[in-house]
Amino acid sequence: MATDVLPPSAQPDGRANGADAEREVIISVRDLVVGFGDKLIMNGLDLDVYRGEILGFVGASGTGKSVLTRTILGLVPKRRGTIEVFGQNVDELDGPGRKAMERRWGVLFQQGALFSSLSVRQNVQVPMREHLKLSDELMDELALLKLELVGLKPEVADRFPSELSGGMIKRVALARALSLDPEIVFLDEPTSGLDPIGAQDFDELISTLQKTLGLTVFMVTHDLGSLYSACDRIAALGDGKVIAAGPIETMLKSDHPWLRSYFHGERARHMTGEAAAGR
Ligand SMILES: Nc1ncnc2c1ncn2[C@@H]1O[C@H](COP(=O)(O)OP(=O)(O)OP(=O)(O)O)[C@@H](O)[C@H]1O
Repeated sequence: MATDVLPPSAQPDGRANGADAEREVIISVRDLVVGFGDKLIMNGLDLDVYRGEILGFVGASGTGKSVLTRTILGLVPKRRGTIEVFGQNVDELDGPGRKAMERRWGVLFQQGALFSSLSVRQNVQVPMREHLKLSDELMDELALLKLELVGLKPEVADRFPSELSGGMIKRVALARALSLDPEIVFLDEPTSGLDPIGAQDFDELISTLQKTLGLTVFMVTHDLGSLYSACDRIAALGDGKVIAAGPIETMLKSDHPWLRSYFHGERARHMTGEAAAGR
């Protein structure tokens, strides 16, 4: 990794430095070690996520992007290290503290992960039922508002996931992630399975929501289009660590072999052609 190509504000291992040190860090991960059996997935990983940014998280398949997301969310145990979210060490939270934190983030898991036996309205209301005590009428109104926010018409509310297109499933899953007006949303490959137009529309929706709601977005993605068009910053995972972090220009200048082939390979050249043509 050629650190000399990084601007002063970019730190190869993902920690705040230079100009970025002035920004509010909303997620701070330090010296994280996560493993399954004798296989280490994270090995001393550091990462900062700033309030209000869209951070794209990339890395070869199987490097641990989903595992990192799930570890931050407290769904995978860590062996070592600290994770602070909103300035609070997640290990030091008691039950109510943990619940309060969960209300401040929303999650869109890979494949959308809607409950197939629940209608769209009921899916969007799942976090409300878990965290809030509201009347059914109010929850119905809120569900329609969330659907409108992600560009879906009210009549979609009574459909079931099997009656939706892939793009609509992603939008419903996003509406559910936004159900409790979170400050951060975690999106795990939100555009996978969408055609390029659908993916572009989704990226635009994320960018609009980030601007209008002041959201912070942590987005695991393989989609070069999303990295170019939606992300403010990118962090790349490799060998259990963040191998580079910074804006797209930093990634493009990196000498790291994986980053070179990812950002300058055949698919990337095709992509840059598409970007020049609108995506
Ligand atoms: N619960 C688990 N038990 C054992 N191994 C696991 C578990 N969860 C994930 N892994 C392993 O951890 C590694 C990282 O998986 P992860 O899903 O985070 O990769 P990823 O970078 O998100 O991949 P992709 O881009 O293909 O989605 C993989 O080798 C996976 O098999």
